[in-house]
Amino acid sequence: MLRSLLDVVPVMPVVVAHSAEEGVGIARALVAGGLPVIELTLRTPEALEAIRAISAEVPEILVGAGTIVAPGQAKLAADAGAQFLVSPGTTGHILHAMQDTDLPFLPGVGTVSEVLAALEAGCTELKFFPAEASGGVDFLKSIAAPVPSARFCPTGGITAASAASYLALPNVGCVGGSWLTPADAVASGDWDRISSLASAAAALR
Ligand SMILES: O=C[C@H](O)COP(=O)(O)O
Ligand SMILES: CC(=O)C(=O)O
Repeated sequence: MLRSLLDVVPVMPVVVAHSAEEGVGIARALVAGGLPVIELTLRTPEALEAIRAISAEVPEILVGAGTIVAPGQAKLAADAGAQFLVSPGTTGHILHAMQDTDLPFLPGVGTVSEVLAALEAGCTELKFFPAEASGGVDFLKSIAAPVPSARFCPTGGITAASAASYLALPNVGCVGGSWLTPADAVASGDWDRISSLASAAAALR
């Protein structure tokens, strides 16, 4: 079991894959760049297949499932080989379904009340989404003193340029982002470009 999902890498790559092959190519490029973690979003019909292929063919990466937006997806992702789960928001049913898998997970929150509800449920490591649209660095600074037990992976609108300002906050473990896997680089199989974006991100902390 992982000690903490927030302390593995400074930047959690949030990835959309349109095939198992694409997922495997991206995973290998991220590992080559020094980021051995991938949050494969369940945004495409091929996502579970991609998770299955990555867990079989790229064992050196920690593969998780993102975009858990319905309770049933938690078990499907676990069965496909996901090693952690991430949701953009949290309902009681989604939280229980993620807990039932026994996998580590980051429930999504966007407000102070949602943070408090997650803490009440025993979760101290949270995805803050959509980070920029929900107050960004200022929100996280404001919540640090009144709610010190919550730690975050802010995601949503974060860029290579803004990541460092989030990573400097005491209640941020890592940030999430899709900027490491630009759609045109993925479509053309430009794995070197993805590796060099990953390598710059890995050096952020
Ligand atoms: O968690 C997933 C987000 O949609 C990624 O956000 P981003 O594309 O703004 O980095
Ligand atoms: C937030 C999320 O899970 C997604 O962008 O797919």
